[in-house]
Amino acid sequence: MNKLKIAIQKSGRLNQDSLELLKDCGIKIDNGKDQLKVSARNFPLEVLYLRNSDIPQYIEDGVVDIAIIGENILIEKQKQAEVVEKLGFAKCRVSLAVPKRIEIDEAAYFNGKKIATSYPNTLQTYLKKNNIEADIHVISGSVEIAPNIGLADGVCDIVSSGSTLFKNGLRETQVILKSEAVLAKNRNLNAEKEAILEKLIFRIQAVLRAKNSRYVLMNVPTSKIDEVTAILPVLRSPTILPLAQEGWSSLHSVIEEEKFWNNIDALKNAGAEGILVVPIDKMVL
Ligand SMILES: Nc1ncnc2c1ncn2[C@@H]1O[C@H](COP(=O)(O)OP(=O)(O)OP(=O)(O)O)[C@@H](O)[C@H]1O
Ligand SMILES: O=P(O)(O)OC[C@H]1O[C@H](OP(=O)(O)OP(=O)(O)O)[C@H](O)[C@@H]1O
Ligand SMILES: [Mg+2]
Repeated sequence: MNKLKIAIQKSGRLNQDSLELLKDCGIKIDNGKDQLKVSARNFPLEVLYLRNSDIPQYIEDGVVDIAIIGENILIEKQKQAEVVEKLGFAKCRVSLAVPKRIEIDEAAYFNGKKIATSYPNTLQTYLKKNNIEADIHVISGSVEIAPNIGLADGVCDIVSSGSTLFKNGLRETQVILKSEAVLAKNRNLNAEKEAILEKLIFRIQAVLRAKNSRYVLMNVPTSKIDEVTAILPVLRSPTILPLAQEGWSSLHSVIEEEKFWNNIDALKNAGAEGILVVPIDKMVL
C-alpha cells in the first residue's frame, strides 16, 4: 500500500509537539531518537526525522510528501510547497532589532547599516519592499550577540517572548513576519496520497478544534434556561436534563475556552451555578 511520507524535525523545538500531534491523532509511531525513518503502526504514514532547514527542499523535490515545519522556514527557503493547515504551536515572529540606546524606530535607520541574520531571504525581501539598502551579514546562530561584539548594527531574528533580545540589550523595532508550525505539502501528490492526507487533515482538525474547546456543565433554574442559553455560543443547541431537585436543570454545552472566560460573569448573573469545565479529546463537526 502507498504510504504518505511526513518530515518531522529531528530534534529541536518542533519535534515534541509534532510527535504529540500525531499521537493525539491516534497514530502510533516509535520514537526516532536513533532511527531516521519509522513507519506508523496503524496509519499509512512513514515518518522521516530531518533537519528543519533541509525540509523545504525535500518537500519541493518530493523526497517527502508533507512536513510539519515553521512557516518562517518555508518562506525563507522559497521552495515550492503548499501550507495546508496552521497547527497553533511554535508561534513566533521574525523581527528587526537594534541596541536599546538607538532611539530611532523607522526602518530607514537600517540604510547603510549592517544587519546580522539567519534569514537572509526574508530580510532581503523586506528591505527591498521598503527601499532600504543594507548590508546583510549571514550567521547561523547566536544572532542576538552580533551587535555587542561589533559584528553588526542590528539583527533580524526570531522573537517569541523577547527575553533573548532583552538579555542582549536589544529592542524590537519592526515585525517582518509572523509564524507558527504548519502542515505543508508537495504540490504534486498523486490521488492516493491526497486521499491519505485528507484523512490525516480530518484527524488534525478534530484534535485542534478540541484543544480550543471545553465541555461545560452547569446547574440552572429551569426558568432561566433561555437566558443562559442566549449567553452561550453553542455548537447546535445545549443539552438540558432535569435535576432531581424541582425547578432546576443541568445544562451541557461546548464552548471555546476563551469565550467561556469572557462569558462567565454573565452566566453567573443569569443564575448558573455549579459550573464544571471539562477538556475534550477530539471534536468532529
Ligand atoms: N523562541 C521560539 N519560540 C517559538 N517558536 C520558535 C522559537 N524559535 C524558533 N521557533 C520556531 O520553531 C522552529 C524550530 O526552531 P529550532 O530552533 O528548533 O530549529 P532551527 O534551529 O531553526 O533548525 P534546525 O532543525 O535546522 O537546527 C523555527 O523554525 C521557528 O518556526
Ligand atoms: O524571544 P525568545 O523567547 O527569547 O526566543 C527567541 C530565541 O529563540 C530562538 O533561539 P533558540 O532558543 O531556538 O536557539 P538556537 O539559536 O540555537 O536555535 C531564536 O533564534 C531566538 O534566539
Ligand atoms: Mg532556534
